[in-house]
Amino acid sequence: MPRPVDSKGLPVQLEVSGVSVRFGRRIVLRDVSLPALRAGEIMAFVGPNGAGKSTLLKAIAGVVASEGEMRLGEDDLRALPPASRMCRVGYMPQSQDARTGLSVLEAVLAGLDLLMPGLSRGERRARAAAALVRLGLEPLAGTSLCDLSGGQRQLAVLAQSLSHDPVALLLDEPTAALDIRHQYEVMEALRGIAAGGRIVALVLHDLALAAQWADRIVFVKDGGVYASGRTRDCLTAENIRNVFEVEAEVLRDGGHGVHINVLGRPRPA
Ligand SMILES: Nc1ncnc2c1ncn2[C@@H]1O[C@H](COP(=O)(O)OP(=O)(O)OP(=O)(O)O)[C@@H](O)[C@H]1O
Repeated sequence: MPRPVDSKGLPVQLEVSGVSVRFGRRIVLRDVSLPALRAGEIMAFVGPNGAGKSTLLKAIAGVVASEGEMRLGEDDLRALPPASRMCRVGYMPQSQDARTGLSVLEAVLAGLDLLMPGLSRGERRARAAAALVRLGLEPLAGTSLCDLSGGQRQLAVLAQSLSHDPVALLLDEPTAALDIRHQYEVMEALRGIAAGGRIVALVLHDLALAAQWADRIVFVKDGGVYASGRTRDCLTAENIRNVFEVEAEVLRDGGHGVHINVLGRPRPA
């Protein structure tokens, strides 16, 4: 996979600065700036329910209106026509609509038709097949989306999101419905995609998964960024307490394993 670089030969970065989102009169994201998301890295957004994580991904993907700056490499994302933006920034929403009668393969092909209309029939099929293989979905290629389990459907939508090989892949809780083997396989696939020079940003509720797989972590709280940094430095008991309002211990086993023990609500000072 060619590594996307800008005109100076530097790896492409996704830059988000001063982004705000309001729904009606309510401000849901306020002036959010992120550390640059670099090609090759996985960034995890964590935070309590309702903090604004999904809204942040939607703002970057262009699914909701926002203010602020968003650049991918040399492109101003706002200035891109919607189809180009969707092609460059892949987005997988938190909930998936399965009311279509399409099979898994047809759904992936339909996504490719929309985003890469210039592909030949052979290229489309090859890309779709590669996405299904990557996620172990070949046995379900002919199964209707309506007949899949929640986890299988999540994998099918993920296949759709990555089949067109976007420069940046934004995933909202991609492992939420998956068993531990599939969680591992999805995270391993995402690691491979990042290592191939793509940007991967995802919302995760499972802090241990974030600890194991994310290079960088962003704690989102009350519509803003509370803390961000290298996962090893930033995933601390103090940040967990201040963001989630629980006492926790973060136990590292010396390898990649991290255990988060939640001990209870913080004691009043
Ligand atoms: N379309 C909308 N209209 C009005 N308010 C919205 C809309 N979408 C989200 N919100 C509000 O914005 C806030 C942030 O929602 P968001 O879905 O981004 O949170 P989240 O951090 O992803 O939460 P969760 O972990 O529960 O998925 C919530 O208070 C939610 O009610």
